[in-house]
Amino acid sequence: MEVGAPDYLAGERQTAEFDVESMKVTWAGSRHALEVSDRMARLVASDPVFRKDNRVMLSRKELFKNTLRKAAHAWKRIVELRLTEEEASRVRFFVDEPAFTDLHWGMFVPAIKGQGTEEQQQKWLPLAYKMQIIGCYAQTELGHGSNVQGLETTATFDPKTDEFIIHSPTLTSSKWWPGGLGKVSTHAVAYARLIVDGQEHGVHGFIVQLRSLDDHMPLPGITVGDIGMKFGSGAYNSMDNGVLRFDNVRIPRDQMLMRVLQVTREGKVIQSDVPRQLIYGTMVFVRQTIVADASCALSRAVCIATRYSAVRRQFGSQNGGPETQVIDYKTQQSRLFPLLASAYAFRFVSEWLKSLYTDVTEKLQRGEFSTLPEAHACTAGLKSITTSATADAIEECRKLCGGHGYLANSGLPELFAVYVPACTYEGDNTVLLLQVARFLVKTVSQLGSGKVPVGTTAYMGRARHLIQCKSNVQSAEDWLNPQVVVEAFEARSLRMSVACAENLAKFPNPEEGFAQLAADLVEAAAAHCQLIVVTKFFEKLQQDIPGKGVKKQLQILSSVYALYILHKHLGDFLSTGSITPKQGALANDQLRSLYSKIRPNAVALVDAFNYTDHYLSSVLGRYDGNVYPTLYEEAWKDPLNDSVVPDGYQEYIRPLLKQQIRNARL
Ligand SMILES: CCCCCCCC/C=C\CCCCCCC/C=C/C(=O)SCCNC(=O)CCNC(=O)[C@H](O)C(C)(C)COP(=O)(O)OP(=O)(O)OC[C@H]1O[C@@H](n2cnc3c(N)ncnc32)[C@H](O)[C@@H]1OP(=O)(O)O
Ligand SMILES: Cc1cc2nc3c(=O)[nH]c(=O)nc-3n(C[C@H](O)[C@H](O)[C@H](O)COP(=O)(O)OP(=O)(O)OC[C@H]3O[C@@H](n4cnc5c(N)ncnc54)[C@H](O)[C@@H]3O)c2cc1C
Repeated sequence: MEVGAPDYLAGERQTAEFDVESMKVTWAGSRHALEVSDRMARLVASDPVFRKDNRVMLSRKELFKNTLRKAAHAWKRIVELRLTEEEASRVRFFVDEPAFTDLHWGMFVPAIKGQGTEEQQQKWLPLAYKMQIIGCYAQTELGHGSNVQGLETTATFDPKTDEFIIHSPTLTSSKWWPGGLGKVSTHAVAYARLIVDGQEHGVHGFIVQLRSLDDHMPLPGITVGDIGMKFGSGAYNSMDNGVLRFDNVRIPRDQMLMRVLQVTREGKVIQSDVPRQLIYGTMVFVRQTIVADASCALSRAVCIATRYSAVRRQFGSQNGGPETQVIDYKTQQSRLFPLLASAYAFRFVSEWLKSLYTDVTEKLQRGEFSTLPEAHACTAGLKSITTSATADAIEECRKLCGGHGYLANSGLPELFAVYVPACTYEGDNTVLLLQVARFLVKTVSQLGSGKVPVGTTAYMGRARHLIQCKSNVQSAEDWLNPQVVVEAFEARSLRMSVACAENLAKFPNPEEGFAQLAADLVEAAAAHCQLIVVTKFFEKLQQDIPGKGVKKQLQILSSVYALYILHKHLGDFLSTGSITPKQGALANDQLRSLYSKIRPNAVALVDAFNYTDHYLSSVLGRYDGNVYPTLYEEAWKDPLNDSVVPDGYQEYIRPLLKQQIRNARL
């Protein structure tokens, strides 16, 4: 905010009962992370190349070119200022525009790191790190996305020339969707069925050069282009999601990523001791980052809706006094505050997931693979529930802002359009929950065998207790006890998984059973993932959290998150007998009282996200709350208002009016 400018939300900030600066540190993860984030936010906001207020007005071509300009400029600044990886990734975050660089750094590089041999990494990574080659992740095809084993592109080994022949045998085998592919990437990690000596060996990744490094023209045998406009006007259209066909394209044998499986010069296929699933490792990495992204997108929407709800007034004027701030309506609070709590919940679960991922990656380096299934289940499940909740929440925030939320300059339509594909990419959310369900059913089926469940399924080891325990909640206050809440969530989750396992056992063919019970399995998986989020929020509170009143606020938010989920899924809790209807009603009583505790802190709680006005790009979410004059000014900047009489008047409006006059005279 400019020095000396009026702060229309000052009153809201004064009622805060905690130290906002300390909360900023907790949200950012550390003082260092906050400092880096703050510095990079300002760097981006002060650079005119990174302006974004005109984004929705640009044509696709202009938007795309502008994105190329921003990406090139960002890279120039990263190199000039010798930014660290952490700083560079914050620059990307604040530039706030999907671009080919996301796939280059986020998937192409990790694919080579995770699936390439040491030699392959040494050859390709330095080129990629300097952006002397630009890569994408070309897995999905026109005919298959979720079913990776169903991909049709082939990679046939030719022992005569020591090459693989990459080929698209059908229309449906055309690569379709990869970001960065359409117009920019020079290389791809392309996934194809490996065929050696007429035998198939599953899907593997191959580094394929697509375009000339001299003139950017597609290489012989490559047909490549953009797949067309996507949802929304600006949004994800800054990305060149592409189509790609291979016509018998030859690549050297050593361009197959060979950490999992090797093909020798003689055409021998050697399986290493690394599990096949590591071929899916890049997706695990990205799913984990997507959970952190969910907390960012959600907190951004909530920040806009909260500030605006404090500015906006409707009804309730007494004796000519001001009307009621809409944030004071209990309905507004019951729609908004759970989303605020969810933003914090997703933030902390993403921190935990990152540490789980780092731990598993270190173990994989040492040849320990036992924790891979859990890492897969956690990343898939949390990616699924956090992105679905966030997409719904952004739309709810738009509605919470009434009519003005529908204006592009509220920032919410664009945020929704750019965010919502997260429910589909990196694995459709339902498909991913079915993966979690497989893991849970497997865990349940092994309970009798003496195998002790660990990690996020450790609670299943107490199945005997959880299957019959009764919640001892007697008052609304009891619901503030984390142990009580966790036990109710554990009982619900375990009972849902056990019920699925019991029903599955009734089918002679387990796969048929899995297909028939899929809807129940998805619900059981979601219940397990919600338990993880609740538990990790409570565990966060066991840590030392400095700053006046900060822990107290987080305690309130953790209870709101848990009781909101309980209220929303009350049917599950009741049908599994995890709680009684009376206890469900007490949880709701507690929730209402918690909303009143959040109310004086609401604006300060969103200030703690430390978002600049540039990043928020929302008139409604401005830090200073100066909404109405800005909305008014912005309206006049619309190109339609460049002229008082619109273009088209002479051709289309005037004749109409004249015709009416003539008709009236008749
Ligand atoms: C300097 C500048 C800095 C700038 C920094 C910028 C940084 C940016 C960083 C990040 C940004 C990233 C941006 C991302 C943008 C998104 C773009 C989108 C990309 C994509 O969408 S890529 C394509 C994604 N596709 C999918 O997700 C497909 C989903 N399908 C699958 O995953 C699988 O096919 C499947 C799991 C659904 C089924 O597979 P399959 O048939 O083989 O498996 P099953 O028979 O069911 O299971 C077999 C067995 O394997 C286990 N399994 C499955 N998956 C995994 C896994 N991933 N890991 C480990 N194990 C796995 C499964 O549980 C089974 O186990 P069991 O046999 O039961 O034990
Ligand atoms: C913006 C965007 C960017 C992308 N970027 C990339 C990229 O960079 N690289 C890349 O390779 N891919 C990319 N993709 C593709 C993406 O990964 C896939 O679209 C995604 O994995 C979903 O697969 P699908 O399209 O085949 O959906 P489908 O599987 O066809 O889903 C259609 C419907 O069928 C349901 N369904 C499918 N299978 C099952 C099942 N077994 N049981 C129950 N229901 C089922 C789904 O729930 C869904 O409702 C991108 C997609 C988008 C939208």
